[in-house]
Amino acid sequence: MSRPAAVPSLYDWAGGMPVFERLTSVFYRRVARDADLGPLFARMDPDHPRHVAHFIAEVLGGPKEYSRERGGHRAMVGRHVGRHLDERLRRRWMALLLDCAGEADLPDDPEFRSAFVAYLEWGTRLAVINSQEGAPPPADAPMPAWGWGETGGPYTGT
Ligand code: HEM
Repeated sequence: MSRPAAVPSLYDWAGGMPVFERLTSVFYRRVARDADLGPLFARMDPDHPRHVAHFIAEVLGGPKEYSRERGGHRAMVGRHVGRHLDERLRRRWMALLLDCAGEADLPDDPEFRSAFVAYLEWGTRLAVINSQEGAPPPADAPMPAWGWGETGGPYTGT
């Protein structure tokens, strides 16, 4: 498989911050109308969609805005503490976010989507674990950094 000399970050390949902000804006509009997820987010800050966009963008190689403005990974983990998320809610969150990825025009090539889904699968499972009663307090862990993984780089058509 031939690859470009410099492999772009997932963030750059997706199209940068406007794409992630569009994704979470579409997503949380749908969440508000969703019978399962709606009640969980009923009191969310109006800036929540933008904060989540910044978090995901940073993980995928974008600017460190979430770390600068919101306190990084530890702060994000802290926002899930005590929420008692379960597998049913996680699956709904995943399914809805992936529906919205199409609507928000994220790249749909196999390489990008494979890496993107892998991150979401990992991140949502951590969110469930961290939200349980008695979960250890959030550690000062570094921000996750997600790359192309086994696919090694963007779609080249071969
Ligand atoms: C990759 C997966 C996920 C990411 C990247 C993520 C990201 C975030 C971030 C960044 C915040 C804090 C926003 C802020 O700083 O204001 C947050 C809060 C929250 N997340 Fe997640 N999350 C994920 C998965 C989930 C899942 C699966 C659920 C539920 C099914 C969930 C439910 C919530 C709730 C209820 C809050 C608090 C909202 C509020 O302030 O009212 N998250 N999430």
